[in-house]
Amino acid sequence: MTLISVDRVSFGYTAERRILDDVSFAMESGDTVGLVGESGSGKTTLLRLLLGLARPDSGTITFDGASLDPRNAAFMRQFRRQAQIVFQDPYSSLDPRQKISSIIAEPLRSLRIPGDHRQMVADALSSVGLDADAAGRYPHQFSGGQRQRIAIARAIVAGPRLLLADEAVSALDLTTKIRIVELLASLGTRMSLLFVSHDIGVVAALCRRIVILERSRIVESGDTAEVLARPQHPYTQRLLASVPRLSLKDTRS
Ligand SMILES: Nc1ncnc2c1ncn2[C@@H]1O[C@H](COP(=O)(O)OP(=O)(O)OP(=O)(O)O)[C@@H](O)[C@H]1O
Repeated sequence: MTLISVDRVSFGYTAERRILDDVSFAMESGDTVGLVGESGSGKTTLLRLLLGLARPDSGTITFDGASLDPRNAAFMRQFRRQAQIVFQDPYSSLDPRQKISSIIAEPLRSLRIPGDHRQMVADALSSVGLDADAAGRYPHQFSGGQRQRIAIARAIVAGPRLLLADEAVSALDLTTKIRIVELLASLGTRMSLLFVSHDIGVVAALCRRIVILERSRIVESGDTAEVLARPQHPYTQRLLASVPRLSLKDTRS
């Protein structure tokens, strides 16, 4: 079943410059999709549109068959529960004044989700591999990798169907990066994952499908293994030639 459908979407922050130009792709339920492109190609902008934080100038985005319209408050309330995001920098994305329990429970409060929030936070912590006693501590007491686990716990606590990750492992050292990629891979069995990265190696390790964005346009997409084995577009070929691959199998041993 199609979860997200992006159909001929164009967008610019100003009238003079298009940041996304006639972009189309679809994501099935349960899919792991890597959106790859160089800095400035429009990846974060596309995520902003997918979250309903901005509206396309033309084209449509649908979620679960319904048009994603930021002006439709009732739809957006439902949608926010179903789609959550993890950002790049685990240092700036967590409020240093709040305990971890409060940080992780934030979506439960803001989306007014009923139930035992304490238990939901404990479940989310367990899902990301952190001890329950982390709930009573503050962000500065954790490493970068642990902070990213906390950010992921916050993103999954409300049980989203779609997890968006914007360069979510780029700021981490290699060993930590591999652990977080493994965590995302395990979560990818429970929810759909759209993983935005300039790092084709990480996408190769994590994502079943890949979408390549070059300067506002999608130039290639398909099964990750196939695209990487036989890249058709010169941009994909250049990207592949310049980036070392990260293999989970090689690095686990
Ligand atoms: N709020 C904004 N107003 C005007 N221009 C913007 C705004 N945000 C981004 N841009 C421009 O849009 C283009 C695409 O930016 P975007 O952040 O989507 O790229 P990206 O592929 O995510 O890059 P990176 O990998 O560096 O994060 C860039 O040229 C950027 O300068």
